[in-house]
Parts: sequence; structure tokens; C-alpha cells
Amino acid sequence: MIFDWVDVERKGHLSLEEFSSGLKNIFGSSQSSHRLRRRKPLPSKRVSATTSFPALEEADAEEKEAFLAFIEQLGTGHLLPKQTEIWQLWGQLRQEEPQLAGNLAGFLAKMTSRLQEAQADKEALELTLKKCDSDHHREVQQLYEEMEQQIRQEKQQLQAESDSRGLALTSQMQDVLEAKEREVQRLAEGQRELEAQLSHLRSTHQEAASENQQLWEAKRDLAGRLEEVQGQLQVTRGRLDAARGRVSWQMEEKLSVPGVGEKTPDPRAVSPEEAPLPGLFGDNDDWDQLLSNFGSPPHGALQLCWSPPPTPRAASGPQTPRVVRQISISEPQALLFGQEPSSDPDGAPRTPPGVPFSAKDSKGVDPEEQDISAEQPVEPHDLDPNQEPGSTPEGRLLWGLSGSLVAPAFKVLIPLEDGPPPPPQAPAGSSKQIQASDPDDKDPGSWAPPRGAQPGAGAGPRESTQTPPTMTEPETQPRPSPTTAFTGVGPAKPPRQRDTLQQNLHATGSEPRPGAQRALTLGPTEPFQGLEFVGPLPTERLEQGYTGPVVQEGLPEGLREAHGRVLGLGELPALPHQGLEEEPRSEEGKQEGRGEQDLSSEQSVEAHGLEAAHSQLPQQDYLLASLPSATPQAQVEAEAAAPGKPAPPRGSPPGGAQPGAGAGPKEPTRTPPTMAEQEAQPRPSLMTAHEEEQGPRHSREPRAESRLEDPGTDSREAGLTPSPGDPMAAGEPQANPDYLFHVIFLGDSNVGKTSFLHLLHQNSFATGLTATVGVDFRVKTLLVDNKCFVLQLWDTAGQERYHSMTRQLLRKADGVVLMYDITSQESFGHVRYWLDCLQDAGSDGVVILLLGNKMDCEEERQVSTEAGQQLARELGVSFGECSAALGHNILEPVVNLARSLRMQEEGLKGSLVEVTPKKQPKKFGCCS
Ligand SMILES: Nc1nc2c(ncn2[C@@H]2O[C@H](COP(=O)(O)OP(=O)(O)OP(=O)(O)O)[C@@H](O)[C@H]2O)c(=O)[nH]1
Ligand SMILES: [Mg+2]
Repeated sequence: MIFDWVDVERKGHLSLEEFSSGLKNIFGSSQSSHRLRRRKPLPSKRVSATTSFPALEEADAEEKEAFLAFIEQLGTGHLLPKQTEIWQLWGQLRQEEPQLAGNLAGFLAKMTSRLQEAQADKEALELTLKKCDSDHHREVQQLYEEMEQQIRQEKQQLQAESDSRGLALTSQMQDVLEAKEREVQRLAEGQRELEAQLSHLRSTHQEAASENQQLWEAKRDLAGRLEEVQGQLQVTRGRLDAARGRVSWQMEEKLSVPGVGEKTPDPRAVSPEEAPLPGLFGDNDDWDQLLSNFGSPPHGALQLCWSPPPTPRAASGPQTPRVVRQISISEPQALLFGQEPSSDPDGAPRTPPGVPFSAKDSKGVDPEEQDISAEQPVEPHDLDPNQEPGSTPEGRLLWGLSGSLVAPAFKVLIPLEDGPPPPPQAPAGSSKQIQASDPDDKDPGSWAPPRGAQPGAGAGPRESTQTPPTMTEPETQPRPSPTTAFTGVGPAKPPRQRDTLQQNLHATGSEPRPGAQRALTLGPTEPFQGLEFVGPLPTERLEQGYTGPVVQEGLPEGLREAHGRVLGLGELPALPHQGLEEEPRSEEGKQEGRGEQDLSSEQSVEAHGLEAAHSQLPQQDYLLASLPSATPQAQVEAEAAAPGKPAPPRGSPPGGAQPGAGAGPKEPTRTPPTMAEQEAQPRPSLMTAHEEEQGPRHSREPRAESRLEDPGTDSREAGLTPSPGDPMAAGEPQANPDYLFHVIFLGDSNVGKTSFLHLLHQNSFATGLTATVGVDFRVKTLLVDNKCFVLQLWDTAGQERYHSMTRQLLRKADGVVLMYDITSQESFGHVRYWLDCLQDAGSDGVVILLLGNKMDCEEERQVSTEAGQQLARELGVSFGECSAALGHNILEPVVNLARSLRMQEEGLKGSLVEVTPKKQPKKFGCCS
């Protein structure tokens, strides 16, 4: 019924809300009550009764109890609306329609169950909702976690990628860095090598500079001697003028074998009959003057014979007539020489016209030689007035050659006039004669070939004069002596002399030259073509400054020998000898590596030889001249070694020398080197003596000893070994010490060796020193106990790469300063290593000083003084500590070392005296 009340629209079903609201409307609104009353009259009563129904609190206990029981019965007290409303409704219903009270109970129960169901549904829905919510929440959470996980993974992945990329980049960078580092190391290595090369080049340069200096000094010395000799020459000339005799010319014509020249037609070739006598032997009134220039003694008789020797192949050729002109000088005053009779009235040396004899033109020929040659009477232009001497290189060359060759020849001949000429059968050219083979003596046209080829006046005649030097040498003789050709004085021996001439010509030219070959064939077979020798001279050689090479290459030995003989004779031309001899020697020295010892020994022997020459001339001169291929040095050595011929005292005339004009004034030129000269030289004799005295160890030290004389130069880069030509070796006052010792500074790198030495020499501490490269040395002169000590202080490099170099040096050591750094235990520990090195080098008996440096760095000291002393005691060496920075204890150890060295030297001296009384102490002096 109530449903029907509530279901106003009669739908037959109601929702909970519709029912509740309908019920409320029914029971809450008066209208509904009215409507109920209208439909049912009773309800109007009930409304009035309701209004009179008391409130629950005011109701009597019975009704209230019944109501509560009713409500409790329903069991839905808490679900139903307010109890008051139910109370009123229940009261109203009991009043108005008590029969419905039961229905109300049922209705309420039903409604309660419905409410409970709705409540349950609600709770179920809430649970579902909660569950959905939780599910949703869980899903969201899960999703969130998944996303987070994914993000984390991606992050890790990115991180890993980044890390790997970083690692790759790092390794790549590392590789690049390593490559760069290697590159830097390589560059540093290259730089070090370059530095080493630079230092080597620097030392080489210094050596070359010192050699240059020596050469310059030698040149100056020679120039001085030249002037001196020129003065003597003038004196001699004056004497000769006074004693000028008659010169007669003898000519003889002979037939000679035709040479190859006939077979090889040459426009310049001249037949023997047509070929003119060289101008040298022409009818020239200046012969007298020419001879006078060379100091022929009074009443001298000169025979000049020139015969072109046959070439080897000429021997097989047909014989042709040969013209040999013999020239004899019997009256010196009778003849005048040269084309310049009035050009030099006083007989002073003069240069042939058109032949500049400057050093520049000489190109290698010693100026002295040029000067001498300029004075030579046998000049092309003298012989042939039509020629223009010296207008070509050949001309100059010939001038130089003729001068150098002819002059000695005349000089040699001069002494011979007093005695009989050497027998023809004398060994090696003793029988040689200066012969001039001239087909037609006065015909200038006969010289056409040379002149045609070379307009220079000197060409032809000089060639003729050049050839003689080689005349006497046997065919097998590779380097014939020109002097032998000149020295021979006696009757011409055509066949043999021609042969020798030919051979000598070959030797002169070394190889058969195109033109020379023809000249050589002139010999006995083609006598006149020999004169063409000059013309065909290869121009390229002349253009290359042939004058020098000719002397040194073409006729080296002969020239030297000739000069050597001239020297021995004591004649004026000693100068050319020196000039020529010394130059080739210097070249030989270069070719042989210029060992100092070699040089010194050479010079020593040379000096000796000079003296010996005095006593052996002229006989020995002749002999020497005839020596086949003796080099100047060999010759001098032979002279020096000749037994029973001691060198005469200085100034004394040479034994056997011809009394005459040249004897007196010539003496000075032949005196042995003076003291000053010896000092200027690397002191050969000194070194030789020392070598003999000092035994094996010291004999290795000639170079160092030569440095001894080093003047004030304190320090210089030495490279490895000093050279003899070192400017330091020049003589100086203090270069005459009482003692010379080699002291080597050893020790690790950075211990302060160089600083110590720098302080010792410069008296100041050097900052910013770089590590020593190779070896350096300084010379320190000390006056200790009134004795002059020269200490060669060798500063070695402590860096390991130079140790081998240092070891080589140790053999030289007289004393060793073994330095360590007191702030470096390592350097102290290496002291024994250095001692081992010393022992390995076999340097026994070396005076050793153990020196700890940098004692100013007391805070950083790692090696105590006691440790140093202890080690020194163990090793039995001296000990000291010093500071190069503060200058503490620098000189004292060196002085003590010098004293120790001296004591040791004295002890050695004593022991040596016991064994060999002749031994002398190691004392050095310019005169010792
Ligand atoms: N404090 C101090 N420093 C020093 C002294 N002597 C040298 N030195 C320093 O030590 C360093 C090496 O000195 P050097 O003289 O070049 O050493 P070294 O023994 O010649 O070295 P190498 O030539 O490589 O064998 C330099 O920096 C000097 O300034 C010293 O007495 N006291
Ligand atoms: Mg150093």
C-alpha cells in the first residue's frame, strides 16, 4: 500500500531514491496527509491525533518501550531515519489506523531489508570502487615503475655508450699523445745528434783555423826569409859581377833518332833540322847577366846541355839527326843576358816582361819560387824577343817552372866548375848534363809550335828548361828528379841522356798528354819536337792554375830534390827549396791525416836534414840529386841518417862548399831553425825527445805536449784530440813549464766538474751551464813551490753516452779528480764505477783526488764528510770537499794535486834513473 502511495506514477517499480523521496513526501508533507485524509476520512483524524501524539521523550514508558521494541525488531534502527519521525509515524498510525500498525512493522522490516541490501550494494560498490581504485592505482604504480625502469635502463645505456665513447677517445688521445711524445723524443734525439755534429764541426773548424794560422805564420816566416835571401842574392850578384868571366858557347850538332812527332803531323812540329835552338841557348848577349843573377863564381865554367830524351816508343822509331848544343861559360863578364839589360842595372830580381809574378798568379807556386824564377836567366822572352812572355797561362806556368828548375840547375853547376864534373857513370844522373838540343839555335821560327799554340813568350823555352829535370831518371822511375837532370855536367851523352830525358818528360806529365806525348817522342829520335812540349801543354791544366800543380804534381820529387841540393850547397836559392819542399809536405801531411806526431817528426827530421846537408855538399848533393825517386822527405831523412856526417855548428860554412861569393851570405839561410822558429813549430824535436824519454805512456802524448805551449788560452772546445796546428800551441813565455800533467775530471753528470773548472779559470761561478758534450779541456798554469806547472785539465762529460769517449781519454791521465755531489748519494756510489773505468784504461799510478762538491748545500747533504773520508782511505786517495758555488776549497786541491803529481814524477824519475841513468824527468822546455 505504501508502495502504491509512493508509486504515484504507477510504474510498478521504484528506485531507492524514488521510494525514499516518495515516502518522505507521503509522510512529511501535509498535503500528502490531506490527500490521505481526502481519500480516507480517517487519516484526517489521524492527523489531528498525530498532532496530539507526544514526542518520544515525552511518551509514556509503555508506548516508548513498545516502540523501541518495534524498532529493535526491525533491527534497523541505525538505518532508519530519525527515530522521532518513525515514532511519530508509528504513533500516528496507531492512533489513526491501528490495524496498519502491523503493516508498518512489515513495511519497515521490508524497507529495512531493502535498505540493508542497498547498504550492502553500496558497500559492494564501494569495495568495487576501492578495488578499481586500488587496481588503477596499482596499474599506475606499475606503469610508473616500468617507465622508471625503462628510463633507468636508457640512462644506463646512454651512460655506457658515453663511457665507451669516452674510453675510446681517451685511448685515442693517449695514442696520439704517445705518438707525439715519441716524435718529441725523436726530435730531441735528432737535436742531440745535431748538437754533437755541431760541436764536432766546431772543433774541426777550430782545428782548421789553427792550421790556417800556422800556415799564415809559416808564410810570413818564409816571406821574411825570402827577403833575406834576396838581399844575399844581391850581395852575391855584386860579387859575381866583379868576377864575371867569359862565357863561351859551344854548340855541337848531332843526329838524333826521329821521334814519333813525325808520324803525328802537328802544325807546330818542327823537323830537327829546322827546329831552332831554344831561346835559352840562342845567341843572346844577356847570358852573362843571366848567369850573374845566379851567382856563378869567378871563372866559372858552365856547360849546359839539353837533349830531349826519347819516348819509349821513340826507341823503335827511325833515328834522325839530333842537334845538341853545348854551352860553356868561361868568361862570366863577356855576356849579357836577357832582354832587359837596362831594366835592372843593379841586378835586382826582376820579373820578365809580361809575366806577372804575383802570388795571385802563381796559383799554388810558392811566391819565393816565383821570385827566384823571375830572376832566372833562362827565360823565354830573353831568348826570343819576338815573344810576349807571360801573356798566357802557359807563359806564366813556364816562367814559374823554368825559374824553379833552371835556377837550381845553374846553382848546382856553379860549384862544379872548380872540380871535374861528376863522372858520367856516377849513379843516377851523376853523369847528366844540362843539354839543350836545338836543331837550329837562333831561328825563332823554330819555336813556332809553342808560340803558335801559346803566344806567351815563355812557353817554348821554359818547356825546354822544364824537361831537363827529368832527363836522368830511368824509365822505371815514376817520379824522376829534375835536379839530377840539371846537376849533370859533362860531355853530352846523346843516346842515354835523351832516353832519360824522355822518361823524365813522361814522369813530368804523369800520363802522356796529347801535346806532351809528342814532346816526349822528340828524344833522340825527334830532338826538336821536344821543344814543342810547351806548346801542346794541355790548356785545361793551365787554366786550373797549373803552375802550382805542375810543381807539385808534375815534378814534385824532382823539384824538391833540386831544391834540396841547392840547399845543401848553401847556395842562395835555398829559398825555393824551402818554399817548394814545405808546401808539398804540408799537403802530404794533410793527406796522411796530419798526425801531429808525423808532422813533428817531419819537422824534426827536416831541421836535422838541413844541418846535415851542410856537411855533405857538394858531393852528397850530387849523390842525392841522383837518387832516383827519393821524395824530399826521404832525401832529407837520408841525409839526416847519413852516418859520420854530423851537422856542422851553426854559421859554419858547409863542408865542401865552394868558396866563393855565395858561401858567406848563404849561411844564414841554411842554419838550422832558430829557437823562435822551433817555438813557432809544434816543437818536433822536443816531442821526439820526450817520446824517447818518457816511455810508452807518455809517448802517446805528443799532441798534448804541443798544446803545452799554448799561451794564455784557458779554455777551448777540444773535441777529442787537439791538433798540432792549434794556435794554443804557439810558443809563449809560460809555455816553458817545469812540469806538465794531464788531469782528468771524472764524475757523474751534474756533480759540478765544469763549474769547478770554470771557477778555477774564470774566478766566477758559471750559472746556466749545460751538460758537457764530449770533452773539453783547459790549461791551467800554476806556480807551486817555485815551479811552473802546466796542468791540462780535461773536463769530461758525465752523461753516460759519452763514457766511451771518456774512457779513451783516461789513458792520458797523470792525475784524476774524481768528483761527486755531496747532495747525491748516487754520484757518490758511482765513484767506484769511475775507478773501475780508470783501471780498465790501464792507468795505474795515477794520482787521484776524491772531491765532494756542493758543500754549500748542507741541508740537502746525503753524503757525510766522514763517508767521503772513509772511502778515500779505502781507496788510498786524497780527499776534499769543495763548493764551486761559494768558491770554497777550489785552488787548494788542485795545488795539492800538482804537488802529488810532482812527487810521483820525482819518484818515477828516481826509479828511471836507477834503471837507465840517461832517462830524464818529465820536464818540458823549449830547449830541453
Ligand atoms: N749549489 C751548488 N751547485 C753547484 C755547485 N757546483 C755546480 N753546481 C750546479 O750543478 C749543476 C751542474 O754543474 P756542472 O758543472 O754543469 O756539472 P758537470 O759535472 O760538469 O756535469 P756534466 O757536464 O753533465 O758532466 C749546475 O746547475 C751548477 O750550477 C756547487 O758547488 N754548489
Ligand atoms: Mg760539465
